[in-house]
Amino acid sequence: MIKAENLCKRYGNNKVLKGVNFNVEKGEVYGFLGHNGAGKTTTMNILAGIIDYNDGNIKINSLDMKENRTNLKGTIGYLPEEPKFYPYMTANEYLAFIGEVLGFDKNKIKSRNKELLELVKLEESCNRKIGGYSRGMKQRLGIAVSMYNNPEILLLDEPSSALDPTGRKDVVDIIEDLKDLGITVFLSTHILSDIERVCDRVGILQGGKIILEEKLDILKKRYLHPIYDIEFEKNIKEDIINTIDKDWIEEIKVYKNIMNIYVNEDIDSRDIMKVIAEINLPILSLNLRRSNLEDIFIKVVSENE
Ligand SMILES: Nc1ncnc2c1ncn2[C@@H]1O[C@H](COP(=O)(O)OP(=O)(O)OP(=O)(O)O)[C@@H](O)[C@H]1O
Repeated sequence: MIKAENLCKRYGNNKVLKGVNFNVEKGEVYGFLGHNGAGKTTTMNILAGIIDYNDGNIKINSLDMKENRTNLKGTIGYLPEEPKFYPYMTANEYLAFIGEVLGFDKNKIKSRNKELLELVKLEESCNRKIGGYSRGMKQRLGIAVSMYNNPEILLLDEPSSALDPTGRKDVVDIIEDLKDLGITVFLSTHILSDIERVCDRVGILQGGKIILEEKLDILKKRYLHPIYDIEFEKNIKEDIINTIDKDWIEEIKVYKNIMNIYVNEDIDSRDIMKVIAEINLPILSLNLRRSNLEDIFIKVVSENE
C-alpha cells in the first residue's frame, strides 16, 4: 500500500534520511519507531506531500507519488504531532468548517460529523469550545479531522506521546477501531507499549535508515525470551559467568549480588536450578520475567550503533 524505496532527505548539509526503505501493507497498523530527531516527522511530512524528498521514490497503491500527487490527495489523512484548531470554535463547528472546505453539502456534513464524533468519542462535548479541551480531546478531534475525507491511509505523528495514560488509552482504542474499519495506519511513536498493543508490524528508523522491519509477533518470538533474575546473599564475581556453559543460555549479566540469565527458549525450571546449584552460593530470591518491546528496541539499536 505504501512503499518507500531509498528515500533520501537533507536539510542543507544535514542528511536526515539516507536511503529509507519500508513497506506498509493494506489494512495494517505500522509502528514507525525512532529516537527523537531520527526523522519520523520528516518521513510523515513527505508521505503527506507537505515536503519534497531529494532522492528515492514512494509508491502509494502502486502509483508513484511525485507523478500522481493530485490523484493520491484524497487517499491520505494526516494528523501532525501538534494539531492546531480555532479555540473559539466548538468541535461540531470546526468539523463542519472542514466539511465545507472539502465541498460537502449540509446533509453530508451533518451525517459525517455525527459518525466522526462518535468514532472519536466526543459526542458529549461536541458543543463545547475547543479552547477548553484537554490535550487528549484535541488529539481525538485531530483524528476526526484527518478522517473527514474518508482516507484509506491515516498518518499519525506521535498521537499519544504528550498524553497521560487515560488519554493514551483513548487514542489507542480509536486506532484499534480504525483498524477494524480497514484503514491502513502509519503510526510514528516512541511509546513502545502503544506499539505493542496496536501494531501489526514495526519499522525502526536509526541513523537515517530502517534498521529493522518486522511483524510484531515474529519480533516477539525472535527476541522476547524469559529472563531469570537471581539475587544472591553476597556480591558475585563477574568471572563466574565463564564457568557457565549451556546452549540455552543467551547471555548472563552480573551486577553486585544480582545475576540475570537470559535464556533463548522456554526451559524446564529444574535446569536453571542446576545452574544455580553449581554456583554454590546462598540465594535470596529467584524470579522469572519476560523481556518487553523496550528490551528489543534497546538491543536492536545498540547492535546497530
Ligand atoms: N525544516 C527543517 N529545517 C532544518 N532541519 C530540520 C527541519 N525539520 C527537521 N529538521 C531536522 O531533521 C532532523 C529530524 O527531525 P524530525 O522532526 O523529522 O525527527 P523526529 O524523529 O520526528 O523527532 P521527534 O521525535 O523529536 O519529533 C532533526 O535533526 C531536525 O533538527
